[in-house]
Amino acid sequence: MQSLYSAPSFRLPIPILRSIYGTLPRENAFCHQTCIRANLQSVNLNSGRVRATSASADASTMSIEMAKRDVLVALSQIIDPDFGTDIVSCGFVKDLEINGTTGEEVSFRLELTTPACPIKDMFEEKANEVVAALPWVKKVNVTMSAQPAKPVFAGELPKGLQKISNIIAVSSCKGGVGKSTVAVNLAYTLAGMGARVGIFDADVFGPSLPTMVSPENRILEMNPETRSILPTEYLGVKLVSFGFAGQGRAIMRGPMVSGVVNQLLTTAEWGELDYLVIDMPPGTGDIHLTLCQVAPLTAAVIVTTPQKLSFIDVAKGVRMFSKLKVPCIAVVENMCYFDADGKRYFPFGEGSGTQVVQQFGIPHLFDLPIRPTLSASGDDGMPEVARDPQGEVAKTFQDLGVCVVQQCAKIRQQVSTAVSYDRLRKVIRVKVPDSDEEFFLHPATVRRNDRSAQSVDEWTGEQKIQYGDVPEDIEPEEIRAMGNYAVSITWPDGFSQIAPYDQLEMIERLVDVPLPASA
Ligand SMILES: Nc1ncnc2c1ncn2[C@@H]1O[C@H](COP(=O)(O)OP(=O)(O)OP(=O)(O)O)[C@@H](O)[C@H]1O
Repeated sequence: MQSLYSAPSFRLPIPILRSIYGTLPRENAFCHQTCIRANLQSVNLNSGRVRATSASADASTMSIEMAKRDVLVALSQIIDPDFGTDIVSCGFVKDLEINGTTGEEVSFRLELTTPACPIKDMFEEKANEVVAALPWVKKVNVTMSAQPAKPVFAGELPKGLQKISNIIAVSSCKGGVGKSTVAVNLAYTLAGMGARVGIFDADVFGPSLPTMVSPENRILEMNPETRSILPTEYLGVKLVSFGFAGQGRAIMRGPMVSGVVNQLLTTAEWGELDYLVIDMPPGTGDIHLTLCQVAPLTAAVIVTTPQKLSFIDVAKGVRMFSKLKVPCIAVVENMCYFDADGKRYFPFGEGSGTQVVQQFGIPHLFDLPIRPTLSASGDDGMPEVARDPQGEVAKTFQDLGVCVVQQCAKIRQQVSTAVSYDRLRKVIRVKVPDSDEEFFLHPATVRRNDRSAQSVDEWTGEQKIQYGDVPEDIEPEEIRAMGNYAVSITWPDGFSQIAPYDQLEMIERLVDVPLPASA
């Protein structure tokens, strides 16, 4: 028979734990697991003589803490495949409570970072299963919720963008390859997965959105008090396009276009969104730079067609996003093939998408066939994925949607760990994106290199903070990611330094940083 000592302590029912702790002196009511085991053994040995007295308030609190610990241990068996970490470490478990007359009912909430999480049902099912498997548990109440990640450094963003968690650019370098078709269907797929979604049509010369969707209200309204634009809506997705501004197509010069796009995007009252999909205009011009500067793009999806010429253009687009530090997460190769007479035809050749994926290391490739229904649904204002949610095209978009959700979550996590403070070595550790390389910076040097108005006179360039003003042993209190391009470092004096990655790369590095002898 297995001894109590070797039995995992978290397998004990709450009532037993209560009676045990009720008999133990207070200082023995440890909560560390190994200590609990030792206590259980001694109780077991003495079980003939130990009689449960009425449980003290402290002991019963402790039992509840123990029970919670059991539950957390059980839940930590569930791994989030995207983060490679268990759901307890990810911080998903909230409001854990032990109820019921004898403490056999467990309630908790799993709070995910996106309502569109493709595996939320699996999480719910597994959580129920592992907690119900605890021998003392009679009832499990799991509720699911989502608390989308707050946009990093929301306060620095234009007001209209402050509550948007992820911004996805759908881009192509050539016109007419199906970029708007992909942007619109991707947006409605994400909405179908439970996310709050908006579409921004950034093409003022040839806006496609008004043709591809049919909202009742086809003119954007202005909130007279806040002077902000109210997006129109169709099937639950918020929409802003110059085509809904009552102006038709624009005849404008470059700088005017950037201004209009900037204003439309940032003054729209988007409200809380999980994903804003931006249908970029074709090419790699000024407008792209404006958009990337104004909006912290989380990721880009590139749309192309199989021709060789498209490949050359796509390469330009990938390079542009790479310079702007926006990760390209997927390539959609549109109009790949069509099926007729039981055969598959590839009218534009094959392999261009695969080449993009291989050459630029973009991890995901999605093929879309030529489909008359896709064209027809684009023309009559009902996205194909909404019209035929079970169809083949919708399945491909579902895969793309899952990819976007997972990659965005990963990107946010990577960004937040790209720059961190190593307390043991007392150095700022910077990981170089897309490589295993990392380097170390001396915190005081980072602080001394601040280029903000607090440290350097904007007009004269004169240094306001002197070398000696920064203590040699200064340590950052917090480092947080700011979009994809910078981190915000909070120092003990309350100063918040914004350090772009480019700037960090230029700062003198520490070499041969040893670990302290005690570590
Ligand atoms: N896979 C497809 N099968 C059939 N028709 C398609 C497919 N993809 C796109 N189309 C059609 O091709 C036309 C161009 O598509 P779309 O407007 O999405 O391209 P675009 O790249 O956004 O163009 P622009 O650069 O003009 O904005 C549309 O009529 C659309 O319905």
